[in-house]
Amino acid sequence: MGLQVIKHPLVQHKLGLMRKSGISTKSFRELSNEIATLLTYEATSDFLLESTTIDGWSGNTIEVQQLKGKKVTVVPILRAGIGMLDGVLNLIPSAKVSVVGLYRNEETLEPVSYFDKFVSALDERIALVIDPMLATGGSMIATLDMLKQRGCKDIRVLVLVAAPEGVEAVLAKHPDVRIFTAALDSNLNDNGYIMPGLGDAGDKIFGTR
Ligand SMILES: O=P(O)(O)OC[C@H]1O[C@H](OP(=O)(O)OP(=O)(O)O)[C@H](O)[C@@H]1O
Ligand SMILES: O=c1cc[nH]c(=O)[nH]1
Ligand SMILES: [Mg+2]
Repeated sequence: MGLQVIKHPLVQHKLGLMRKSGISTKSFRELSNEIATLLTYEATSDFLLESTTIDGWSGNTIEVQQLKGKKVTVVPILRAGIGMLDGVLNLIPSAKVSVVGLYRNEETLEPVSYFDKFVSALDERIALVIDPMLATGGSMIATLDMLKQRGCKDIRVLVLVAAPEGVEAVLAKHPDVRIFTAALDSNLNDNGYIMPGLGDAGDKIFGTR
């Protein structure tokens, strides 16, 4: 279904702040969650509504809208995806959370799986996969494979920064998935890092290294 770069001024401003050298762990975490909230707003804009009647404040019965049908699972890719989780749950507080543990082998750039725990009835849920960085796309493709093997049919990907190489790889393997990103950056460097990118997002969120 393709790529959507969210050009909203607040998103672009906050992402610009994240790119600054020497940013504190506190600021990086806060901005990561704030952008995640704004990406969630965009990625849920086609959620269906239905009418229902309630007793209004004046004693009259009134018609209001409520979300219809499918439930949501948020899927953070460990570790760095955790840095977006609160931001998504701010808008969808009742969402169930499925966790995928992957790290990228820094030599081969291949994803290595070390944990997963999925909620039930994935075939009935919309999945919002969150990870700040979409670089080669290997980690995201592995996650999408796992979700589809478990029956998930409506999957949306939320990332802060994507590389063209990663977007192309994900959409080649999973053309039905929608990717929402705050930025489509220039390229990957020789070490597989996104340029200009954010550096190592997991390290910045967890304060490691
Ligand atoms: O598109 P790819 O080439 O697969 O790279 C992107 C992955 O790399 C980073 O995770 P990392 O392996 O650094 O793990 P971490 O979150 O534990 O730091 C990032 O958070 C993505 O999951
Ligand atoms: O640029 C990149 C690529 C992979 N992982 C990161 O954290 N940053
Ligand atoms: Mg990392």
